[in-house]
Amino acid sequence: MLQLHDVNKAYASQTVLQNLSISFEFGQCYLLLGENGAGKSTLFKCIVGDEPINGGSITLNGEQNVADLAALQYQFFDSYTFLKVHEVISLFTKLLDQPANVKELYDILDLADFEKTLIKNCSGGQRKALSLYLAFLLNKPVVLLDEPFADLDLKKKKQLITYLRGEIANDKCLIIISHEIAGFESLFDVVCVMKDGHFIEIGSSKELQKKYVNPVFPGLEGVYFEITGQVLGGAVR
Ligand SMILES: Nc1ncnc2c1ncn2[C@@H]1O[C@H](COP(=O)(O)OP(=O)(O)OP(=O)(O)O)[C@@H](O)[C@H]1O
Repeated sequence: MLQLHDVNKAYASQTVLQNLSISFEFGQCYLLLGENGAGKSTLFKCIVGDEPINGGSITLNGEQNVADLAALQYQFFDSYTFLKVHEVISLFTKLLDQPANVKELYDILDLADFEKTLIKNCSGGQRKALSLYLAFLLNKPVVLLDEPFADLDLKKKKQLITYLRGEIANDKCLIIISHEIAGFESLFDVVCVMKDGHFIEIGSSKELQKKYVNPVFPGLEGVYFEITGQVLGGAVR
């Protein structure tokens, strides 16, 4: 279990995460929702150790070495700009002790079609595909995906959902930030809603859809708007 207890994070004088506590289980997929600037990406960076926390604790099965056991797919991939896609993949594969067998994902994401392209010349969707591939190549039990569906074409989105379901069935813990949720609802076991650096609601998709009974929009989008109170008289505030 990945456990966050009273986590605090500030950038200079700006507090971004406030006394944030939550447990993430293996074999489950979590959807992290919240408005722009709520602190979602910062939370991911703290989990993988890219950003130090200012208080609280982050542990995996009671141990502190979470950064070694979690992989993060960044929202925007802009590293290794003067390498080609296949060179970045070779580099990662050589550096890893036990890279995962991710041939299926390679095919789903059509990486062969642009493997000779320099990263700097890759489209947004191609960069997203590469960053997703690398996140799973790392072979970690916890995988954090920051807007995995944005920029991908419809075929890749559909096939990626099937792939992610397989990873959850293999007992991975997936935590996904996505502003795109319509059509993906069945993937998410638990929904966590953040506001101003802390959780204002956490519950299973089913529980929340029973609890919030006056959605203005269908599915989890309606639940989200009801939780955040951003809908007034049927219109988004
Ligand atoms: N490296 C940084 N230095 C200073 N402030 C930062 C840094 N990274 C993020 N912030 C600030 O922290 C706050 C939370 O940012 P974060 O990227 O975590 O939000 P988010 O919920 O992921 O937003 P979005 O949905 O827009 O991606 C924002 O106000 C942002 O400006």
